[in-house]
Amino acid sequence: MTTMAPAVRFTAVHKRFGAVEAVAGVDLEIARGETLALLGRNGAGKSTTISLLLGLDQPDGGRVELFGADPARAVRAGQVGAMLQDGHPIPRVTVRELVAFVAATYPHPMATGEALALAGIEELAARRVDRLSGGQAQRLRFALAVAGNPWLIVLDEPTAALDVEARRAFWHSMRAYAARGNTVLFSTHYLEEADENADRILVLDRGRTVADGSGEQIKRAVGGTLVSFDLAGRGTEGLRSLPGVTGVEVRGDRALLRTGDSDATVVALAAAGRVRRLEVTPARLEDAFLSLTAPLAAEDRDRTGQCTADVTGNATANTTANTTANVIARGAVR
Ligand SMILES: Nc1ncnc2c1ncn2[C@@H]1O[C@H](COP(=O)(O)OP(=O)(O)OP(=O)(O)O)[C@@H](O)[C@H]1O
Repeated sequence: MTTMAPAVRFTAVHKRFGAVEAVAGVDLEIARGETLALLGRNGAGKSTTISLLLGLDQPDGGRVELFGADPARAVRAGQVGAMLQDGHPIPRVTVRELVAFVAATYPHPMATGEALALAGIEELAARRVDRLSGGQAQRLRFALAVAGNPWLIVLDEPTAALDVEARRAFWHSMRAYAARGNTVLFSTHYLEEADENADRILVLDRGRTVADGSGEQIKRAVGGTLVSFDLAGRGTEGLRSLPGVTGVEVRGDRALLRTGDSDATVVALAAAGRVRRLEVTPARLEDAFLSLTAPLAAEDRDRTGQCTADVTGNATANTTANTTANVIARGAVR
């Protein structure tokens, strides 16, 4: 039944461009009222996922539904608003005129003043759209995305090229819109923004979901804590097999252990007499993200021989399936 359907449902969705599998079997459900961040490196498949979601592109396999129906139907019904990377507002009209014009194309639009207020650009209403700064133009795009009073807005890298102040203002507007019970999907490269502004983060890597959960869950799943101590001239032998440890790195004379069970790791280190200047710190989301999407380190590639070449000619390793299995096994995937 349409009224009970989730805002977004992807079922085994595939999209290929020649040799590139841009979206490689994505399953995804976004509940109504949820704010989801789509996080990934360049080329991870974020924009393709958004195009499929909006019905701008058709999947080669699988099914995409918005509010239980075909995306084109949801878009026609004004249930979806979008802010895409390459939107250029037409020049010579004022901000108010453009928002009013776009709103009038929807069946149940917002009042123009309300859209301007939500985007925080009421004082710019009489300004010509080609006289706006980058940050102001981005907020106008936001006003246009919400002008039709949609249930879902989709924002493709909305804060790219904005300074800190403009970003803060933008997220304030987005949260005000979400607080009305609406659904938001945004893509970003900015990990801290995903953590701060989304209820849930989906990490994409080479078209696949490698993690799906809250910022906290993702940090926990990839070894939520860093334990560091002075090596004091001793080597790293045996550290990798200590309880909880998922990664070992050496910086100068310090060892950094990524661990999913810091208590057990610290007890084992104490038993081995390796506690000089020992520190325990939570992993940052950035660390979690990198460990989910980073290519294998050179030593691992040499050992496994799994190195392949991607379309840009960079050396990458096919670790995605293993990483996904690890995250699922540790309970971060919903
Ligand atoms: N129209 C197209 N024709 C050919 N290849 C494409 C096309 N669109 C996307 N791709 C390829 O599909 C892959 C995923 O691209 P996509 O734009 O979805 O990634 P993204 O995560 O949005 O990247 P970015 O952060 O750089 O915007 C990339 O390898 C890209 O080169």
